[in-house]
Amino acid sequence: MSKPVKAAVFGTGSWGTAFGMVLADAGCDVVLWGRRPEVAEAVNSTRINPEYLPGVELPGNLRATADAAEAARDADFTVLAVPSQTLRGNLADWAPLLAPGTVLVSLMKGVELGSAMRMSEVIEDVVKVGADRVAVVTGPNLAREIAARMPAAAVVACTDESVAQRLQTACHTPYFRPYTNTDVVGCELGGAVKNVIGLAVGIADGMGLGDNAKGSLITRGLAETTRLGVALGADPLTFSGLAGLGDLVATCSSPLSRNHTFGTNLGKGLTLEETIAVTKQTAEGVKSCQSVLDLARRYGVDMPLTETVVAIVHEGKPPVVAVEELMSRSAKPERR
Ligand SMILES: NC(=O)c1ccc[n+]([C@@H]2O[C@H](COP(=O)([O-])OP(=O)(O)OC[C@H]3O[C@@H](n4cnc5c(N)ncnc54)[C@H](O)[C@@H]3O)[C@@H](O)[C@H]2O)c1
Ligand SMILES: O=P(O)(O)OC[C@H](O)CO
Repeated sequence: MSKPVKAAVFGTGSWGTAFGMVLADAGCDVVLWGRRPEVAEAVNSTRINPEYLPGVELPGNLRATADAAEAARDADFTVLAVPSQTLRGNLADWAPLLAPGTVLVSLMKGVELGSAMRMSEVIEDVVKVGADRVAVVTGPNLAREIAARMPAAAVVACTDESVAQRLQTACHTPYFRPYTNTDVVGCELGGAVKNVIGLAVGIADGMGLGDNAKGSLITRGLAETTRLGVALGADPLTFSGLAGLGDLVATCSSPLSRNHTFGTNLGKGLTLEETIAVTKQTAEGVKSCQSVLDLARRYGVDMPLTETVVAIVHEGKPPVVAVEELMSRSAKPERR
């Protein structure tokens, strides 16, 4: 009998823990790494991650540790699930510990501030590996629904399709259906920009602007995501797939989305400080809206919704003024 696939998951937050559960349910031996020993201890002794997934019983072939070397040892897949803005620093510590030949898998949906690099680019830069050793998991995957084993599809992307296929097999369960894709650029941008549009839709929902506004924001948000993607060499069809439209619809419809909820609180009139204070988990769009806009400016791409989110979140523009300005932009054809 062949040995079970071994996966190390770095990050015991909501998605790291839930995706660890998916891998374990698919038959992998899973070790979760968390920076706080008490979280690892709680997972091992109670089979529950009380802070991030209370009430979810984790499978017996998943254990946790606060020792990064122990987690990384012999891992076929090294899965990264920390906030996008801390990845570079975290990975610098972990790089010397990684198993030779391991495939690095990004679960993150952000763009690095300053460098405007996608997460797979940060991984290649820090670990000094080629694109064929880096994969991305993305799509409409709200962690709490996956943890409840509710059905969802996802995308596993790698420039090397055979690597994507190995990962697909390693995480395919009766409730989690991964599709492969070789358009890593498009898949990552879909995930990062949907968080920004999720903020915009949340703001509109908080202001009570209705479902026409929501449909309009989702569609125009997808249009600007696609424009950016095409400028960066992505396949435009990726954005009508799970990593684009699929994730955008889930995020913009769900109260489980941290980005959508963050925006809703701002739209209801909470200040940025008050909204940050009530947000317990990572809402990537809050920082990535700035790096996505930087990327758009570098490539000369017009992203009015992203620009508006940056103005509301980081420059204190009142949402009412932002709506007036968006609606009075010069008239243009839908496609150009
Ligand atoms: N939660 C979801 O539904 C979901 C689904 C798909 C993708 N994602 C993406 O996955 C990534 C992780 O999100 P999450 O939901 O697990 O976030 P989370 O806030 O639930 O957990 C983040 C984890 O990172 C740890 N962490 C925070 N700062 C750290 C640091 N400086 N060094 C090391 N660890 C640190 C936290 O302790 C926690 O364990 C994000 O990019 C997010 O966009 C989340
Ligand atoms: O909670 P959010 O807003 O980070 O969204 C979670 C996932 O990305 C949805 O696919």
